[in-house]
Amino acid sequence: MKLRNTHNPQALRQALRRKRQALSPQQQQQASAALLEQCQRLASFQQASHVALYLANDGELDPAQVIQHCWKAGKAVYLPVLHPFCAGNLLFMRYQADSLMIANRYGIAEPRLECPGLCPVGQLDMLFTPLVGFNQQGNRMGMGGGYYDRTLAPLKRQPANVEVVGLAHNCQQCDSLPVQPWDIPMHKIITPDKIFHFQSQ
Ligand SMILES: Nc1nc2c(c(=O)[nH]1)N(C=O)[C@@H](CNc1ccc(C(=O)N[C@@H](CCC(=O)O)C(=O)O)cc1)CN2
Ligand SMILES: Nc1ncnc2c1ncn2[C@@H]1O[C@H](COP(=O)(O)OP(=O)(O)OP(=O)(O)O)[C@@H](O)[C@H]1O
Repeated sequence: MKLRNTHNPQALRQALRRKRQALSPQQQQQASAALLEQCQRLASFQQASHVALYLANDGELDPAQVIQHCWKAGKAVYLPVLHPFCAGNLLFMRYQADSLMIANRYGIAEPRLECPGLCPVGQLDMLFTPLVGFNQQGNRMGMGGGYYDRTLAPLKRQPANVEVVGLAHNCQQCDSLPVQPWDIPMHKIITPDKIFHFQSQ
């Protein structure tokens, strides 16, 4: 069922979050496996060597199997880390099986910050973002912190070769998403069932 007439962005965010939180562990597991299959169909993913992902939280589509695949394929995996000085921004820190992890203010595990493991956004080949909702035009609604929008804003002025891909459950598609001027549209959105292609990078 698609959500309609939810004009209040906070109410829409809550409704979309509840939908993904309601998925059973078995549905999450199936979605996670289907996500890996979809990613493997993309030439840009096969060719990528520096890939940013995330650790699933709040019912998000779980990229754990994609992370495992990347490690086996010798790709460097990065996770978002809340910027220690630049409020509202993210850094991308190398993530390995033995990385020392620390919970951030939202309780999401992050690799401990160390200069050598940092990768500037422009040097990533692919950046997969979590999202709460998306529309047919490639706009995303996130958790409401503006972290990805702020961090990706420089790409508007100074385009880089990073492909920005939103990951979502099928039930997170929403026609009536409010689009803000600062929103950064996705190049692609991948759900367990489908890859949406919006723009090449
Ligand atoms: N898995 C994952 N990692 C991520 C993000 C994300 O959306 N998902 N982020 C994407 O930006 C950044 C963190 N942003 C977040 C923003 C809000 C909440 C959150 O749970 N908010 C609570 C209020 C918590 C509080 O203020 O104490 C809520 O809205 O219920 C979580 C992450 C970086 N890492
Ligand atoms: N490029 C930017 N510069 C300054 N402020 C920004 C920028 N992008 C977003 N913001 C601010 O961040 C706040 C949250 O934005 P929004 O609701 O679009 O976040 P979101 O995309 O849902 O969250 P996230 O990106 O963390 O998943 C807004 O109040 C907005 O003013």
